[in-house]
Amino acid sequence: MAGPRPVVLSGPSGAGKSTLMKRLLKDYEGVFGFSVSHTTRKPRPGEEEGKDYHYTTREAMQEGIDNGDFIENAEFSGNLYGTSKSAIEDVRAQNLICILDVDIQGVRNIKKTDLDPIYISIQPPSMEILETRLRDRQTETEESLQKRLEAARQDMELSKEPGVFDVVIINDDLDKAYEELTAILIDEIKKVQEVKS
Ligand SMILES: Nc1ncnc2c1ncn2[C@@H]1O[C@H](COP(=O)(O)OP(=O)(O)OP(=O)(O)O)[C@@H](O)[C@H]1O
Ligand SMILES: Nc1nc2c(ncn2[C@@H]2O[C@H](COP(=O)(O)O)[C@@H](O)[C@H]2O)c(=O)[nH]1
Repeated sequence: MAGPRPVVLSGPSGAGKSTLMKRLLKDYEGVFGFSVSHTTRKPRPGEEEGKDYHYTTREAMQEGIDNGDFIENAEFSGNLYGTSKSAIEDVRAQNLICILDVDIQGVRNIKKTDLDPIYISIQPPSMEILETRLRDRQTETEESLQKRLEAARQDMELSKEPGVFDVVIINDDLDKAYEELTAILIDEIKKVQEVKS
């Protein structure tokens, strides 16, 4: 595929992927575009259809998966999530760096495609801090929180496997983590800025 290299952000739920990504999208407007995933989970307060996710039903999503509309999909914490081919095409048609926010299953499945992204794992400093962040976010029931913490334990182990990620960023201090992220992406950012100038 031609154009700038996409970026996959992964890591446990609550590690800070969306926080870092939103800052990137704001600071580098016209450089990055978010690949809007589909999900069967309900929208959280403040989330918008078509901006944060495409909210759908399990039946409709399964039909799309069966039709080959998705490059990857995964079951996470009792819901289906997936990246549609058109979500990526929409961003790439605008010559933007496509950012995907996916779980570890998504990483493994994207590796089987020809997308060739930069793989970045965002990790929390510890399980204790992750739990505090997830609880403070107030988006989960106790049941979904426990499921996310269990998935996080597995994610934190898998992210240590050599070769899975190009870079692992520990999101302790937010500003430092953001600096690390922009430093990794600066060459791709410059390429897009040069084309647009
Ligand atoms: N470095 C940080 N220090 C303290 N709090 C943080 C830091 N980074 C993110 N947070 C907070 O932690 C919470 C989880 O962050 P965020 O929602 O970005 O995680 P996420 O990885 O995108 O989670 P999910 O995968 O569930 O969408 C948010 O309330 C956010 O404000
Ligand atoms: N494999 C995929 N994982 C995805 C996708 N979109 C989001 N996610 C991951 O799901 C969890 C939970 O997200 P939340 O918004 O409910 O907190 C998180 O790890 C995301 O990275 C996707 O399209 N495919």
